Amino acid sequence: QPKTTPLVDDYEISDTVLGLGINGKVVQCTNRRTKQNFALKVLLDNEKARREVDLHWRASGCKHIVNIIDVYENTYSGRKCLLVVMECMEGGELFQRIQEKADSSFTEREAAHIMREICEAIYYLHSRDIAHRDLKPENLLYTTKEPNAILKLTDFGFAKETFTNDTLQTPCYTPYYVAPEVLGPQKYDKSCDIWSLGVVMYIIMCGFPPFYSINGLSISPGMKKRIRSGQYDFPDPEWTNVSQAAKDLIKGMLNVDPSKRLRIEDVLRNKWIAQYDAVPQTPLCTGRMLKEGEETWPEVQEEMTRSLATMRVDYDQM
Ligand SMILES: O=C(Nc1cc(-c2cc3c([nH]2)[C@]2(CCCNC2)CNC3=O)ccn1)c1cccc(C(F)(F)F)c1
Repeated sequence: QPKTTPLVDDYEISDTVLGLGINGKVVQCTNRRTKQNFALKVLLDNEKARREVDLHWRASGCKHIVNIIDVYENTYSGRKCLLVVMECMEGGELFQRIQEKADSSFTEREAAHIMREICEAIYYLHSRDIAHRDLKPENLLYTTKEPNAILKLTDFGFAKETFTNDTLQTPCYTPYYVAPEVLGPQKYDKSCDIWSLGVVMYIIMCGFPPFYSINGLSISPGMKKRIRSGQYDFPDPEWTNVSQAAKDLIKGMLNVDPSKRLRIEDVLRNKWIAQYDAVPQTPLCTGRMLKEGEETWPEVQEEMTRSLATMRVDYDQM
């Protein structure tokens, strides 16, 4: 039900570019009547864009997912576009905010609260059979710069529905001769999101990623092998004081076998997440490590983007 009236009648588009998404550019815009700022994502109208907008609309009711305010279908220089008006997240990205705390100590309890917020978003999606499939640091934004800001997930450019046609899945209905692939795509897409949750939690706890290419090449052959074989550890001194509960939760989310990986219900039931306000207030070195690794952060982001792209392809073929 996108609007077909010109967006520019209702909003003034500023030339402030907020970022580039998978399917389109994000700029700031202002409502002409209320003078309120919003974010505008410009998508070329095609099947991919329609899916992104449809799934993002359905997710938009969640407190921890960037809300869609309006969608317009306009034509610019003969090209049909989908224009997505979203609430403007003015607090910037998750890891910029943690890095800005480099001086005052960022504690394990604050890390658990952040993980709880991200898990709420993923639970909202998975319980509606939607997999995000692009959960990574730059898609986690804060509403404001205030202390009580809310963390939200954005960019549904790779999101997809994870149909599990239960009727065929339940043994009593599955005729013994049906091939596994006939049972519809596995729900491994959801386990992409759980792996991402594990990587994001690992970085929140120490300020560097669990997997990285040694020789500075992004996704070196060795790195891919390390990811597939689950080769990572919790090196001292950064991890010395981190609770065993946090380490066990990360292990459960980074399990190399997607069918053995925790599901989002398991993560939300985990004590470290469920009772995050009882987690010890151990100071973490995340802010300082993010600051020290600032200039290599773009490579960390690129490596996560590549790992996700590989995983999406691998899991689609399962
Ligand atoms: O990005 C800002 N507001 C914002 C941004 C988005 C947004 C949507 C998407 C993205 N941002 C990205 C940008 C590139 C990185 N991935 C995410 C690509 N895909 C999207 O779908 C949504 C809502 N409000 C912003 C606004 C004002 C100030 C500030 C800052 F705090 F930085 F000053 C940021």
